[in-house]
Amino acid sequence: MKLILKYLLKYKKLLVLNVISVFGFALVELGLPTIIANMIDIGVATEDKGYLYMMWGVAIAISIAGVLGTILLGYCCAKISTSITRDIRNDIFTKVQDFSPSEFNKFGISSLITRTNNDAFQIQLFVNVILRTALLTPVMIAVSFFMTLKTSLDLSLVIVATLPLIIIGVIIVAKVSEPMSQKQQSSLDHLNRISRENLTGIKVIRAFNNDHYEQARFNDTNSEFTGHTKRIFKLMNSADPIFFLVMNIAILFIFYIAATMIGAGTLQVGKLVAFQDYLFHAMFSMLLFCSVFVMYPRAAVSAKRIQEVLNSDIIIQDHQKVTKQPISKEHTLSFDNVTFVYPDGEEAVLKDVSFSAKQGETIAFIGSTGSGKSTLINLIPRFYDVSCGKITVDGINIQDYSMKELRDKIGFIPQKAMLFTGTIADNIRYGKEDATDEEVAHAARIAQGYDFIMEKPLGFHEVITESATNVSGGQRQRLSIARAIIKKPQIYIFDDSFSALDFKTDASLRKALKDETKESIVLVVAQRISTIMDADQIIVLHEGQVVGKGKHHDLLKTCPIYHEIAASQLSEEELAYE
Ligand SMILES: Nc1ncnc2c1ncn2[C@@H]1O[C@H](COP(=O)(O)OP(=O)(O)OP(=O)(O)O)[C@@H](O)[C@H]1O
Repeated sequence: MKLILKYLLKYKKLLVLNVISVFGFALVELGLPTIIANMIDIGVATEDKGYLYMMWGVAIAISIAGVLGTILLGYCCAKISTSITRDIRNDIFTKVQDFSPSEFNKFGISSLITRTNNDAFQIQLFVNVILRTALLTPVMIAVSFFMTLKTSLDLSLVIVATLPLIIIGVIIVAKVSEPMSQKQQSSLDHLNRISRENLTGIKVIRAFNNDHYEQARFNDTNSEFTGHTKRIFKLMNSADPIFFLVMNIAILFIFYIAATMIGAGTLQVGKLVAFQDYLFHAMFSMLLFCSVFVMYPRAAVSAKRIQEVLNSDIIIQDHQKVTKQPISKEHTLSFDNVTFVYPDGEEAVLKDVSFSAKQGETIAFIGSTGSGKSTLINLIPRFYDVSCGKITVDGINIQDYSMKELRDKIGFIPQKAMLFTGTIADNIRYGKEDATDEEVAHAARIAQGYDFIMEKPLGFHEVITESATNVSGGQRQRLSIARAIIKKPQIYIFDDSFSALDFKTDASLRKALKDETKESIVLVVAQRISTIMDADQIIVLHEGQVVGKGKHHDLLKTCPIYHEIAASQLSEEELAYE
């Protein structure tokens, strides 16, 4: 509720308007029965036509005011509830932007999507209902009960007797529905996860002929979700008729007592008509009020799930936002005794890693799979923070830069090339928003992408489809390399980014990059010896430790692991020649 209140208070003016329209609406709805009662008991009884016409005019004016109030109420409810949902979505999105991979792992991508869309929508429905009814119904209930008491104390006692039954019913429904809603939302997360895996992994599923297995998995989860939803609907749908039953029994009692009272001459017909109207408003408002309480547990579960995201601690933070003057004039990068344990891991994945690089140098990392190469380079843009030791850029600890400053210095080309929907030019410009067409073309040329781009019917204006299915793996890699080149970063990080390129393109790309990256530090993770043999320094990793450091020729002689890798890729002659 705190979350909803926090967002509601952002729209104070609309809330005031909402309250005014609620009170206006209540006044109109409850004023009419009194006017009609007076018309019957005074106007009709005394046959006073003038009085009747006057009251008729008042009744019409009040009804028009009621319509205007209802329209205004609808406008305020719609505007506030949709604005709140927009704000919640924006805030979740902004928060998630700062998440490190650990936080993404904690929630899961599918759950984050469900929380942003479905949970926010549940809040929208609830806010719409509370604005419409939670304010209106207590007013209607209070005033109509007051009016019924005023009209007939005896008849009102029947209503008072039914109240505890309704309140107990609402509490039971709320208690039972909360865990149900929790399960429903978790199973929706699960359903989204499976849909996502199915849609993104469709080729693998088909290649392994696992369509039936996936279909069964989806059906099971879908049935589980439907089951939870059905149970909630059943509960909600059976609550209303039971409430109606209780109320109808109360009304029968009221009419029974009223008939006796009219017979005894202690109640006028006009008063009974007004009482009946007030009773209808009181009972109907009571029902609406109950529906707010019945909806509340669902909204509370959604609000809690949203709050979890918004309150989640961000592990990687800007420690210092003040720009420090770099200590060295020449660009440098150094790892000093860096040890790293993943937040959810137990053992160190990197152990006491030290090396340094300076402007113009190319540093390559090689080692068996799982030796920690990607982990090492992921520490530089601070996707994770080191557990021990420090990393410095230009002599300054990377944790002392603002995140923006640090990441502005880096051109990161990930292992799995990621392109966004938009044109090829848009994707390259992702590295430099205001890049000219010449700069885009230059970056594409260096990345060896120009020719294949020009072969596309629309060239640089060719639209990349979702998941970049209209470009090959190697083309995707070249576009993501161009995106980094256009940025002219101080540090290039190639995480196995040449793996999908053929040997010729790989060689041409490295040659073109040499000139382009003269002023930068280039870090290359690679599996191929041919990609890294010209590097100024090759760092050999094994189980998170640096087991060799030097140039290709030296490592062949001094580092058995490097020799083993080289021997598996180069011919006897090549090795002997080296
Ligand atoms: N998010 C994570 N949480 C926990 N452990 C992880 C995580 N990511 C990687 N690891 C573990 O860290 C170790 C190093 O992984 P890393 O991806 O850095 O290796 P790599 O040398 O780049 O491997 P490859 O050449 O196969 O890409 C592996 O044992 C891996 O299982």
